[in-house]
Amino acid sequence: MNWLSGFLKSLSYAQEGIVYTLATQRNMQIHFAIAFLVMIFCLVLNVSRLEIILVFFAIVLVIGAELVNTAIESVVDQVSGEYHPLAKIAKDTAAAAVLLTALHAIIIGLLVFHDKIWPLRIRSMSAFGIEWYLVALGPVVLLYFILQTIIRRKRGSAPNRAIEKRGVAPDARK
Ligand SMILES: Nc1ncnc2c1ncn2[C@@H]1O[C@H](COP(=O)(O)OP(=O)(O)OP(=O)(O)O)[C@@H](O)[C@H]1O
Repeated sequence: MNWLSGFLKSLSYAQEGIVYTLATQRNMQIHFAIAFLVMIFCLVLNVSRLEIILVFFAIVLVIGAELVNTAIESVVDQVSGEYHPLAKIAKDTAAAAVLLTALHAIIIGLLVFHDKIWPLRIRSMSAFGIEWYLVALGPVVLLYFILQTIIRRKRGSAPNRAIEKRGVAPDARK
């Protein structure tokens, strides 16, 4: 039971990280919007299992890189409140990693979808294999985190990076 509650706690911390990034980082909001759209394309268009794997790999890479970038930005802001060349290197390099994954995702997206959007190639009813149901989980997961972020914002408990940067904890915000 201890093991289970520890596991659930670490899941909830990970969820906090995603909600925080989604609430505070404009780029993450853009990644989520594009990922949602692309997942709908995967559901509707005639996309093969291998293409789905490539597309989902690209999405996870971008979102993962944005999470790590946010983690690095936060640590840098905490450690070095003032301008420092090393802080600049850390932030610029982390941002470059996100850019690289985003370029990779654009290339994958173009290669996979360019001949399916025009002329429109809709998935045939016989092509609803197991991967279709797995892909359908994607938008559900994204919507879950979007809803969590909206609910926290409404409650006034969503983190605010601008305020944090000025050194006020999110909970102190009223
Ligand atoms: N402490 C610092 N020392 C040196 N350069 C910094 C420092 N903080 C930020 N920078 C420079 O400013 C750029 C933008 O930093 P910032 O923290 O605003 O990133 P951001 O991507 O806009 O993040 P956020 O979304 O949190 O505003 C960095 O990539 C870096 O070049």
